[in-house]
Amino acid sequence: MSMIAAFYSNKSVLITGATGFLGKVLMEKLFRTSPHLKVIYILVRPKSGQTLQERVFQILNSKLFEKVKEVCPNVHEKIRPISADLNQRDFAISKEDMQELLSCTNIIFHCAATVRFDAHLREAVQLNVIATQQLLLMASQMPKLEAFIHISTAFSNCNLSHIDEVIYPCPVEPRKIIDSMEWLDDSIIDEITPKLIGDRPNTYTYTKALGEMVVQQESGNLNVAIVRPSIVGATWQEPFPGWVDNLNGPSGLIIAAGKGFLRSIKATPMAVADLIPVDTVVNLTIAVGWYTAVHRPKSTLIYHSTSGNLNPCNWYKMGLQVLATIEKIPFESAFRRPNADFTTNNFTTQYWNAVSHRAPAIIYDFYLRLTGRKPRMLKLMNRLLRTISMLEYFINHSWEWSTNNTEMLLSELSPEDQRVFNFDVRQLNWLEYIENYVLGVKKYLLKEDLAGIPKAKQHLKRLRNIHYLFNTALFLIVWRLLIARSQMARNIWFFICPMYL
Ligand SMILES: CCCCCCCCCCCCCCCCCC(=O)SCCNC(=O)CCNC(=O)[C@H](O)C(C)(C)COP(=O)(O)OP(=O)(O)OC[C@H]1O[C@@H](n2cnc3c(N)ncnc32)[C@H](O)[C@@H]1OP(=O)(O)O
Ligand SMILES: NC(=O)C1=CN([C@@H]2O[C@H](COP(=O)(O)OP(=O)(O)OC[C@H]3O[C@@H](n4cnc5c(N)ncnc54)[C@H](OP(=O)(O)O)[C@@H]3O)[C@@H](O)[C@H]2O)C=CC1
Repeated sequence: MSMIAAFYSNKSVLITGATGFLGKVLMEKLFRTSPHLKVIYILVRPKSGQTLQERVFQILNSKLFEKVKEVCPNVHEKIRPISADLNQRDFAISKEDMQELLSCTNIIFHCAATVRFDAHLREAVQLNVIATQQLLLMASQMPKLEAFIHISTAFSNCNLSHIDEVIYPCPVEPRKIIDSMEWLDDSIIDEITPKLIGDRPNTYTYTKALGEMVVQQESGNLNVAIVRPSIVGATWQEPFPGWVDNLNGPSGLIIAAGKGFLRSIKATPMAVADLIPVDTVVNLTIAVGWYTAVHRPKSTLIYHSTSGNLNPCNWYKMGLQVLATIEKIPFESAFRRPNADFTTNNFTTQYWNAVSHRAPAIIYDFYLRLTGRKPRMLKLMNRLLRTISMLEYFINHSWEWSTNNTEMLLSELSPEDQRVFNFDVRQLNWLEYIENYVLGVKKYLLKEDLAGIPKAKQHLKRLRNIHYLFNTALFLIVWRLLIARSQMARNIWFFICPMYL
């Protein structure tokens, strides 16, 4: 019997960010391994015209939850959605709901965050810092609370190259930043943002670092732990391989490469690609919840959920495997044949952006205009290039994360728990994982049927023929222009193919 699964039986768990990528997998795993869990409270806001109930219904009826329904048929009775907006005072939770949360919650998993790299500092501080502070305050009023697990990111200190499982202070205290957000207007915040974030690349990593400081400073007597995942990717094993449902991290770029939009990217091929499967992060998080509640460590422990120091993979190997898989299992209706290269300096990056990205987009838009349709490809390409420019920092640096606490926790687990809540990334076979990831992107993100693969292959053949035709025509035009100007070129031309002239 798994000790961890038994621990969660009869417990009331509160999850923020349960509708997000990580939150959904966390909920799924908790229900599947601890079907006798009492209740999971989730703080949800209505979104995109959907009510809370509709959002929860959609999650429970997704493929991700198919296995759960077999093990825990009354799962819908055990999820208790609470209407909440983490940007509002007291999260805009009703008095009755708040009372229930305060009196019943045993474990909190705080996953909600804005993960956008371009979020305005005010917005990022509100969600990643102030909401964390408010949740800690709520937690301090929960008499039955056993553990508070905060999900941060391994990149919260990405301005350092070696990162230990400790909290590194930011120069300006979070309280001062929070106070200043109240009276500074947006234009002044815009001006001071670069100074505040310093050598971090964006407001996301900066505010996640501030969030950790808040956890350290304001957790009082609570039993707190922090989990820091690196780049979270599709599931490795559970509930099935390759599940992913958003474009963040590598997923969007896999689509862009597979559809032939992304043909080159500025990346350091030998830099470590520190991906971590979402189910690995979730298994560690659940184990951390158990360990923090049962063993009550004296200080706040931080756990790195990273792969680089135990089982490293680099961007070159990852890129090759992505392309090899796409060749076997192509995506439908590709714009160009998938073939992405890594560039290593700004000049070649700009050159290939012009030649391989913008020029084909302009030509395609011209074709759309000629056929009476609205041009759209250049706009799309420019957005893709903007996105890539924001991700570049993470594919051109390498970090070393120490994983002593994570390894310590693994050694504390019984063999059964090590199997059920496996977070030993040394067992991960990268080639197999990436293949399943690409297949998952095709199935669950693009919603493409595998029966369409022969048609997709035919489409790629057609694109290859167009590519050859286009290149031949271009070559002939250039030569034709050249021989009009150079005697030597003319002589060669007449010698090789006189019949064309
Ligand atoms: C050879 C091949 C090699 C392939 C493999 C290489 C893999 C490299 C992967 C590097 C990943 C590095 C990630 C580092 C993560 C740090 C970890 C964390 O803690 S943080 C957690 C991780 N956090 C993140 O990853 C957040 C990153 N994302 C953002 O911050 C924002 O989406 C944005 C600022 C980039 C764009 O904002 P904005 O324009 O206002 O609006 P929207 O947001 O609404 O999206 C607009 C358009 O962009 C599209 N799209 C979106 N994402 C991607 C993508 N990754 N990619 C491509 N496309 C993407 C989207 O489809 C849409 O298209 P369309 O509708 O126009 O056609
Ligand atoms: N994905 C990654 O690569 C990594 C993620 N992390 C961390 O993991 C955690 C989860 O990330 P991930 O699941 O990928 O992110 P998602 O963007 O998929 O999910 C974010 C969650 O936060 C919720 N949320 C955002 N704003 C509010 C609000 N105002 N009120 C209530 N809920 C809100 C979202 O709800 P809604 O559905 O309503 O928008 C959603 O459930 C974050 O803390 C992130 O920093 C760390 C490292 C890497």
